[in-house]
Amino acid sequence: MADIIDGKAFAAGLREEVREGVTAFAAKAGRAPGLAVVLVGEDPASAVYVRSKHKACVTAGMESFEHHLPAETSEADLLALIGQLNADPAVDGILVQLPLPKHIDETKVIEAIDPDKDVDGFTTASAGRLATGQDGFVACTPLGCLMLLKDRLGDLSGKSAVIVGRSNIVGKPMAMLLLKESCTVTIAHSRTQDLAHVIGGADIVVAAVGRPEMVKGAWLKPGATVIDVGINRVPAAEEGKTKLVGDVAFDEAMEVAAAVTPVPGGVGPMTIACLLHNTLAAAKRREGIA
Ligand SMILES: NC(=O)C1=CN([C@@H]2O[C@H](COP(=O)(O)OP(=O)(O)OC[C@H]3O[C@@H](n4cnc5c(N)ncnc54)[C@H](OP(=O)(O)O)[C@@H]3O)[C@@H](O)[C@H]2O)C=CC1
Ligand SMILES: Nc1nc(=O)c2c([nH]1)NC[C@@H]1CN(c3ccc(C(=O)N[C@@H](CCC(=O)O)C(=O)O)cc3)C=[N+]21
Repeated sequence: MADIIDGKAFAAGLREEVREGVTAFAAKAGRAPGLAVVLVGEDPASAVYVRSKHKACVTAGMESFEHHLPAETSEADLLALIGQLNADPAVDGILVQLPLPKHIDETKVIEAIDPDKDVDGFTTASAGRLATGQDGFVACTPLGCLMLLKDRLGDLSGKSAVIVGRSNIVGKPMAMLLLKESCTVTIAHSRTQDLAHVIGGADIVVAAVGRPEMVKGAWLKPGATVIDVGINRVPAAEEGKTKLVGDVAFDEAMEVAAAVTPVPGGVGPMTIACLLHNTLAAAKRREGIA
């Protein structure tokens, strides 16, 4: 039986560390770090995430500036708000909750964020810095996955890692991070042939697909470490209820792997803790505090 990697507990520790860092920052800077979260529209899942980000911010002693705009907000108005937040000295980090309504160009909006306030790590500048080994913000979800992997495995050098999924917000930055740690990295996606075989060679599997339980236990190399990024809401056994499952068939994986992250309670809580971590780092950088 594999170990369950307790992302929730690790995230709680990281949040406590950030809280202490916030106290030290406030003593020097005379103000708290500030995170602005922009939500456009009424997507219920997004509203839940934004609420938990707000709560986490306040608990960590940070300022949280919430901007909830109606679904029909124009791209120009959203860009104007980003401009204001870029110029606001009380705002250290800016997060625009994705997805945005269809009439708004997501790329254009993300690119408008000052890279020094890009705590999500989504701008081209941040992605480029990560890819070229320069200092910058790393996207919260892959950063959280890396922390869990290093905590579990220590040195990752020479390990073979397969990432399933190549999105700009999870798969690609995850690949860059693992490459930086000297893993031998393979990125699989919807055109990958014989995914089972590809996964079978991996010491580390990161699943970021968005398909419930698609990675089967039988595909895994015995003793592998499995990080499940997927958040999929599916019907539960009880009539009318739903539950969250990952992209990995958890019970099967537990029979083969050495360690597996659960959903919920794995990567999800790490994403929010890393957002706080990045926001504190942004505030320190802006104030010139080491
Ligand atoms: N825990 C957290 O904090 C977070 C969780 N998530 C979750 O992670 C998952 C992935 O998110 P995201 O990266 O944004 O998703 P995207 O939809 O942007 O990307 C999914 C990727 O999976 C690939 N894919 C789709 N079907 C298959 C298949 N059958 N075999 C192999 N690869 C496949 C796609 O390939 P192709 O490129 O060829 O289309 C694509 O690269 C989702 O469940 C999302 O909810 C996301 C962000 C944060
Ligand atoms: N600009 C932007 N940045 C993001 O980081 C971002 C985004 N947009 N859009 C949506 C995705 C998704 N995401 C999650 C964060 C936390 C959990 C999380 O905490 N999940 C809990 C469960 C929560 C529940 O029960 O619903 C867990 O896995 O234990 C999940 C998913 C951040 N995202």
